[in-house]
Amino acid sequence: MEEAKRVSSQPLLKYPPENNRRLIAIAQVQDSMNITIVGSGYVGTTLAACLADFGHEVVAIDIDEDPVRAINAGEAPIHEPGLDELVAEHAGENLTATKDYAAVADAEVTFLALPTPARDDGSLDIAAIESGSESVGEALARAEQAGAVPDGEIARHLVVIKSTVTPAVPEEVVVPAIERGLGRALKPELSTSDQEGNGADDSDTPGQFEVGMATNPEFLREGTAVSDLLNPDKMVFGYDAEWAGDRLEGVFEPLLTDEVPIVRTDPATAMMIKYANNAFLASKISLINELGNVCKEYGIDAYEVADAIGLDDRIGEQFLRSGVGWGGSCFNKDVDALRAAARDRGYEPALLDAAVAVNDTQPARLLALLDEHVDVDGKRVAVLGLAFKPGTDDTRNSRAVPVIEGLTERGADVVAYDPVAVDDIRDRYPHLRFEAAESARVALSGAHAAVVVTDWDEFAALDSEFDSMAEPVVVDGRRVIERRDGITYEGLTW
Ligand SMILES: NC(=O)C1=CN([C@@H]2O[C@H](COP(=O)(O)OP(=O)(O)OC[C@H]3O[C@@H](n4cnc5c(N)ncnc54)[C@H](O)[C@@H]3O)[C@@H](O)[C@H]2O)C=CC1
Ligand SMILES: O=C(O)[C@H]1O[C@H](OP(=O)(O)OP(=O)(O)OC[C@H]2O[C@@H](n3ccc(=O)[nH]c3=O)[C@H](O)[C@@H]2O)[C@H](O)[C@@H](O)[C@@H]1O
Repeated sequence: MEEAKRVSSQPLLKYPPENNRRLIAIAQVQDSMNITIVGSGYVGTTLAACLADFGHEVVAIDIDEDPVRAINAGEAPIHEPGLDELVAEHAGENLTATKDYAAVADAEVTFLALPTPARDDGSLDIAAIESGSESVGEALARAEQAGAVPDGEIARHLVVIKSTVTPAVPEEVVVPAIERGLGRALKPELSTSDQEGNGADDSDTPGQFEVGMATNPEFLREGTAVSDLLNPDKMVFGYDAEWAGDRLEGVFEPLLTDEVPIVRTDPATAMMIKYANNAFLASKISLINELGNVCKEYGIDAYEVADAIGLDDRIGEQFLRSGVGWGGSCFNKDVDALRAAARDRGYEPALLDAAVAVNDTQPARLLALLDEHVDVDGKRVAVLGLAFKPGTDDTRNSRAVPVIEGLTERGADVVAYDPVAVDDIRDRYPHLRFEAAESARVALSGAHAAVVVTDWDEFAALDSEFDSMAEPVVVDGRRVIERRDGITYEGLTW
């Protein structure tokens, strides 16, 4: 019994151990390709740097000058462990950036890593993916007219959708947009053979591009983007033409070891796999949050319960950390897009609706717990953490947003501390009223309460800092602070 108790009282691993995961390519490609990557955000820059590390010649394209300038200066435009090093190593060599889509014509493969945000009704905003696809088609058409493809030949160009798009988008949006740019169908009339560069039936006919479309969803997480990309659980390739599948395998050759399963499927199914993946993970968190809420009502520690159910292989130990809920750029928008896509076809996604409802409720539950201990009206309250999760400066949909809003509604003077995310939250959510503190110690000093929103490791080390609080009430939304004498501690689900 004693032994069992010790095991189950250990906190769950926050995330899988990263220290044995590689941050550089272990192998180089045999045949280097010219690759363009449209969109230099989290996914595009990580992909660009990793593909350059595989030995490909990579050009990153973005409409925004800032990431282009950063990459060309050898700096990562976003904060991701290991990314600065990779960009610094390859920039100016086999990794360059530009605002000019003309680079597409020199490439064998173009990845679209463009944003796919949610519209107000939750459905997918396809504006960037549509205009990016059209720009790719236009660039290929211009190059064709300038004689980029030798007379009588067909040059194959593969457009790969890396962005997360609902299943109908590849065929119903991307293909027509590329065709609009090209001014014709993806496959030219001339193409009579399956052999690239060999499809000519008339050597006087101007050469043309044959454009293929594939999907290759990305499963990386922010904060561990490089290591996730280089250590995938699976690769999903969605394509129709065999040559497209072969080319995708050529791009990712160093990753395709015996340990990495490859799912080869059609473009729509590949994207459904991506949505199902995110919907499952988000719902798993909501389920453990709901179970945690019930645990709390009975004075039971939800983490002890989670540790135990995680021992069942069918459940698995990951994504069972209950608390203030999920944030980030993708779970919200992807679950919303899937709900909207389901409704679009007449299906009511009751379970996905419930997952979102539980997630929306957790910040209010945290504040209700706080209300039980202190009336914060006119009092200083410390918010520890602004990023949607540790290891990133991204505050998109961070649970800090509803928490700060709720505190402000209660009349509290909010003092927030985050090691990296203050600028991001100020830019994205200018309506939030809070004073930024330079350290957790400063935020806690004189505070009548503290709430924990992000599980930064440094918060676990806080100790004497709590002594300077006016009233040492701590409501922990992430199970990161240890209970200790001298503070009134409330865990959200424990
Ligand atoms: N962020 C993440 O962790 C993950 C994101 N995804 C998906 O990948 C896609 C990209 O996401 P992020 O990299 O997070 O986006 P992001 O917002 O970080 O970056 C997108 C980039 O595209 C650029 N852009 C916008 N319109 C453009 C255009 N017409 N031409 C060229 N560049 C243009 C923007 O300036 C920006 O630099 C989304 O569909 C997302 O759902 C998938 C897996 C993980
Ligand atoms: O499509 C995407 O963009 C990505 O979305 C998530 O990645 P990400 O949002 O970067 O971060 P996660 O580590 O999944 O965390 C998401 C949120 O869930 C919360 N979370 C996570 C795990 C957990 O047990 N409990 C919990 O509340 C985190 O605090 C965070 O707010 C997925 O994990 C990736 O596989 C996917 O590629």
